[in-house]
Amino acid sequence: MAGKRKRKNGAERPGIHPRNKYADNTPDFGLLSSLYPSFEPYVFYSRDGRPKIDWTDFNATRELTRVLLLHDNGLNWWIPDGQLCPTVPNRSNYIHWIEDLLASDIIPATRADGDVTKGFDIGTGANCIYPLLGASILGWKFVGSDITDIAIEWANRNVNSNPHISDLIEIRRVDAEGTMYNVEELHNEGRFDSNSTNARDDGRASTVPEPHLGVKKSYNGPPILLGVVKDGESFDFCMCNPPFFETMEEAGLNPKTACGGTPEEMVCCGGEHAFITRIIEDSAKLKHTFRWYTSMVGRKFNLNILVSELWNVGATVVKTTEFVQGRTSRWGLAWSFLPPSRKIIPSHKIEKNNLSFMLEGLQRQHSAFHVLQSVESYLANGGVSCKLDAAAFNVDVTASKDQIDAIVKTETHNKSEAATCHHELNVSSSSSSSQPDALRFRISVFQQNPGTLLVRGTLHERASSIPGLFSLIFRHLEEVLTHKFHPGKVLAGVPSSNLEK
Ligand SMILES: C[S@@+](CC[C@H](N)C(=O)[O-])C[C@H]1O[C@@H](n2cnc3c(N)ncnc32)[C@H](O)[C@@H]1O
Repeated sequence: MAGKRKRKNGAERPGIHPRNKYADNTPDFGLLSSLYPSFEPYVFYSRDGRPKIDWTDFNATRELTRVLLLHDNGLNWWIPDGQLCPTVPNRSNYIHWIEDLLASDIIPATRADGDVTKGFDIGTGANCIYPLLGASILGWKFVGSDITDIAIEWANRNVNSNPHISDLIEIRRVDAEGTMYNVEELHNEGRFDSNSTNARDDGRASTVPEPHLGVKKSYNGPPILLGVVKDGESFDFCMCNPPFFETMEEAGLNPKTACGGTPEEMVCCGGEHAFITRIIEDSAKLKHTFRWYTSMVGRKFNLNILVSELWNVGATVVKTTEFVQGRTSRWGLAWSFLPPSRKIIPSHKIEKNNLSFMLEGLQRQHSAFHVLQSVESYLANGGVSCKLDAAAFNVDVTASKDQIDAIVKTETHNKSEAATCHHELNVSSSSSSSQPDALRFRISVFQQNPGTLLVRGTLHERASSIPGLFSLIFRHLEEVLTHKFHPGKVLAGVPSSNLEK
């Protein structure tokens, strides 16, 4: 598990956190089965004599988590059938990343010296994994919130089964009904972009059709931080493993593991983007109540959008990291509203001028030229000015901030809407080339070998008022082209309608 692994493009993949207990020693299933008879039935031996478990068996993964928490952390733990079962090494990485953030002097400590570090775990779940790990490994205090009866009941059970740390952890039920109206009122005082959330008469969020953009889904669930954090409270950090998905079908896409997970745990309206956007909105209200706000993000596409949202609401520092978990990657997003102790050059200000990705597994009928045409039609449908040079295999692009925002935010366009947008946005596109603050870049496509293309973006002129915009649109393009040309690889929910002609 330790060490760095290579990606296909040769870059190193981040490995397990060096302070993670499992960085140098992966769990020894043979040893654990000899020590814990309840684990033994789940362990079998492969031909080369290595002990294994069946990762698609929920009972096996739950028993592994139970024995690891007991053996390595002295924790008593259990969850009922079907609840989300955490993997200890993966969850520990997030804890150690927060430890790094707190130890760095980027944002100075706000609470008095000697105060025990205090965190807020949004959606602690029945498994209560982050408070249990944070309290047992690092002695941190926690408030763990949740909305479901089963999560509250089992999180409390898990805390009370560990009297040595139970004083450090408070499980807090989110009052879904009582606070909703006030929270929505706060959000509609005019502080936030009313494109994303409007209050109806009953105070609940509604989805608001945006001009030219179709319908953008916003979070309409119970309060998350605002209305849950009490007056006068302050925290060193918050953390969150959000409901990543919009539907259970999306959530069940990985048949290789059986980690359980009920709809309440896995799904929310608008998926992780909407959920984390609400955390961002709450944080912009609560500001210095937390030294660091953090969340896990499941899709890189969302990470890029969320980073932009954070700069828009005035975060002073934004940091990201990648957690590699077996074959999947997750990302960590952290931000603050406190003044940094030293001058930070935000990563968007040192934006790279060259970005690239590989498009693999292309079918024979799809040539580099088809990909180039798709790039052109995708951007042109968003009203952006494009010039395709078929001989040189590139497209020169000039775009305004509004046009790129519109492309990135578009979620659902049916064909007739797309046609209307095309027309309307093309009207504005004619002015984009004369706009002084425009983004100019070139997309080139190179054949690497049969079925594999390299797509490269080269930034020619950066729009001064639009930090991070080039990488945002380029990553979006990556997702859209992957969706079209290598659909097996796509993550659900990626907008593709602009390509469907
Ligand atoms: C993906 S699970 C994470 C559980 C656990 N923290 C983990 O990492 O395994 C998301 C959790 O968020 C909870 N949740 C959903 N909306 C919430 C809200 N508004 N406030 C607090 N918890 C919420 C769900 O009930 C669920 O337990």
